[in-house]
This record gives sequence, structure tokens and C-alpha cells, in this order.
Amino acid sequence: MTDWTPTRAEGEKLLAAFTRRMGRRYANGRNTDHGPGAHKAVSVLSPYIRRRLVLESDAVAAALAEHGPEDAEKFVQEVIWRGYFKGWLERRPQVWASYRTGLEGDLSALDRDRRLRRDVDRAMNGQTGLACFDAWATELMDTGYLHNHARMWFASIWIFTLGLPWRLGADFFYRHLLDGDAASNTLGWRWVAGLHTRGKPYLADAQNIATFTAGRFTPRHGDLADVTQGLEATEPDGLPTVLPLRAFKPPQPGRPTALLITDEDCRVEDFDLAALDIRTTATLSVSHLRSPLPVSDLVQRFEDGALADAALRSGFTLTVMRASDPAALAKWATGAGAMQIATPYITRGPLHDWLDEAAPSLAKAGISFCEWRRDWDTAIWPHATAGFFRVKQNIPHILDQVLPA
Ligand SMILES: Cc1cc2nc3c(=O)[nH]c(=O)nc-3n(C[C@H](O)[C@H](O)[C@H](O)COP(=O)(O)OP(=O)(O)OC[C@H]3O[C@@H](n4cnc5c(N)ncnc54)[C@H](O)[C@@H]3O)c2cc1C
Repeated sequence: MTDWTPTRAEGEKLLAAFTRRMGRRYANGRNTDHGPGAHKAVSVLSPYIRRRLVLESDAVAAALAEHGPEDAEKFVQEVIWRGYFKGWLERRPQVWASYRTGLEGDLSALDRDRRLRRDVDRAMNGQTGLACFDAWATELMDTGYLHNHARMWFASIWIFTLGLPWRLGADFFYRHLLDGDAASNTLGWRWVAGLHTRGKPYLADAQNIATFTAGRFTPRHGDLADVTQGLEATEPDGLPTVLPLRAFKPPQPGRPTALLITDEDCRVEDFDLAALDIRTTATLSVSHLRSPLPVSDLVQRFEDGALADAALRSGFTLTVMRASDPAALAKWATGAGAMQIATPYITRGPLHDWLDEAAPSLAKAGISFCEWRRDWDTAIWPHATAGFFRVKQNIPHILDQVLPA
């Protein structure tokens, strides 16, 4: 597959190599999971797109230029799913907060319930006896990647066949996926569980698995649960209200600035850095915040590499920080005489939570926290209030806003 070199150059190389496959070939072949080392029908760009080592707009522009709007339609839509999920969680941050609280509850239940712990351990270690599921668990841990269809089957089997708490499965993914993303992962699991499109759970079907693994796995029908109902009864109040997008402050030109680079967006060079009076620059590693449990070494290494690459491209000498004591952020900025921290927009997720904890010490030190939001997000998020359909209908309009004519 790929050696996962976490750089912008490697991401762009992968993008260039996959561009000729973004048309009909992608639309027809993308659902087949050929297994580790053979994911040729999909781009495997997600660890790069997730950190904006590759931009969604560049991937979409490449697909359209090579194949035209009709043949590139499916690829474009898939890339836009990511923006949809991110926008959806920005508009319903309550869902992220309840995931985190619920996960804490599920983890304490694991401490109390030996049988549950045994079953969850078996599932995570690929020891359930269900060949396809065990192979996906192993692939995830060994490579940090799983094909989209495998993610759907795996989550469905975890929830409905094995009867395990969905948040523990989402946490397992989040700790191991190189592309682990608070929005796509949490909402992907909720979608399978029937909590996102309420009442429509995703059913892992034996014949579908055999067909779309090209016969690598042939589970029997009786191995998998018949799913008649999702988990919607566990959230009787339904989805929370859609909130307005949160307000944010853009960096002020000329003010003494501390530039912060995180794996939220590893291309700070795209922003107008020359307008800022940059006094200090730091990378902040945050992957360990993904879960109360240890996050995989592959994820940590990818993040370290991506941050080092971003730092090198920024051209600044910098401090390497790890998100631990939230008060350290204000100390770093004031220590350099900065009055504002500038960073690409931080979406809902563990880093955002950590920054909430850092906010009182920043306010006390008189430091404003400033963000740049990319046009891509600004164009998609206003439509991310309900199902994907609303975004899909607006794709031509979104593309007009973000792609040069
Ligand atoms: C339970 C579950 C959990 C998931 N967790 C994550 C996650 O943590 N991070 C993540 O980036 N994706 C997640 N996905 C979405 C999807 O599986 C991956 O984005 C995709 O498999 C990445 O592989 P690729 O780059 O080869 O995709 P390609 O098919 O080549 O697609 C191109 C790009 O489009 C985006 N994309 C494609 N499909 C989706 C989708 N369904 N949702 C959101 N974006 C999409 C990705 O950025 C991807 O790199 C999850 C899906 C499910 C069902």
C-alpha cells in the first residue's frame, strides 16, 4: 500500500498518481475492499486530507480537470462527505460532548464487567472467530487504515452481531486510524448505528461482504445478526438542535503573534503569514487526546512527522509542544511577547476541548485566540444542517465558490 510518509510532498505524489483513477474507475470499483497492500480502487489519501497535507479543493480540482463533472461526480461527493460531517458536528457540538461523556461511562462499565471486557478484548484483538471481522481488526492495528466498506461492516458487526457498546468501537477506531477524525469517525459510527439517519441502521450482509471483498471472505448468513432496528431508542430525545456556526476571531495584522501549528491543518503557509508580526512558532501534538486509552504508535508517529514537515515548510524556528497542561499555552505566548495566537480553525474534537480548558489562562494573560477558516469549510458548513442530500444538492454552488473558474 503506502509507506505512509507523513509529508505534503508524499501526499501530493499520491494525489498525482491516483488522479487518473478518480473517474468511472473509482465510481465502479470503490466499494470493493481488496485488503491490505491492495487498496488500489480508492485513494488512501485520508491521512493526508485529514491533516490538510493535501487539500480537499486540490483533490476535487484534480478529479474535475482529468475526468469532467460527470465522471468525477462520485469522487467529488466522497471528498465532500468529509466537509459535511465536519460541518454537521460544528452545528451540533452537543453530539461530540455526549460521545465523550458516554465513552467515559462505557469505559467504567468495562472496569466493572469482566465478561464485557473479555468480549471487547476479543473483538479488538481479532479473536472473535469471524474471519472477516478478525482480519479487519488486525489490518486496522497493523496499518492504521481500513477501507470504507470494511469500516461499515466492522462497525455493524461490532454493534449488532457482537452486541458491544458502539462508543467503545468508535474509540478503538479513533485510537488506531491514521485518518482518525472526531467528526467522520463519531458520525460514521452513529450512521451505522442508525443514530445519524435515525432509524436506518447499516446492515452487514454476508453476500455483500463476499461480493465486495472479491471472495476473500465468505461469512455464512447465520454468522451475522439480522438488523431490524438501530439504536435510536437509546436517544429518545432525538438529535439536538442545530446551532449557529461558532464565531471566531481572525488574526490581526501587525499584532505580536504566536503561530500555532497542529495536525488540524498542516499547511500554514497557505495563510497570509507575511502580514503578521510573528514572535514565536510552535507545533502542538495532540493525538494522545483522542482517547483516555493509549493511542497507537502509528498515529503518534504520523502526527509527529506531519508536524515536523509543516514546521520545515513554515520556515520558522520553533518550539515543539505537547498538549498537556492547558496553562502552558498562555505561558508560551506571553514568554515571546505575543498578544495573539494565530492558527487554522480548530474544529470540534479533543483539541477544541483542550483549548476550552486553556481559555481562562489565555484571557487572564490578555492573549486573543485567532483562527483562519478555509473557504472550503465556509462554503460547505452552512448546508450541513441535516442529511448529506442538502449538501449534495448544493455541490455545483459550493464548487463555484471554492474552485478558480
Ligand atoms: C465507521 C466509520 C468510521 C470512519 N472514520 C473516519 C475517520 O476517522 N476519518 C476519516 O477521514 N474518515 C472516516 N470514515 C470515512 C471513510 O471510511 C474514509 O474517509 C475513507 O475510507 C478513507 O479512505 P480513502 O482515502 O482511500 O478514501 P477515498 O474513497 O479515496 O475518498 C477520498 C477522500 O474522501 C473522503 N471520504 C471518503 N469517504 C468518506 C466518508 N464516508 N466520510 C468522510 N469522508 C470521506 C476522505 O477524505 C478520503 O480520503 C469512516 C467511515 C466509517 C463508516
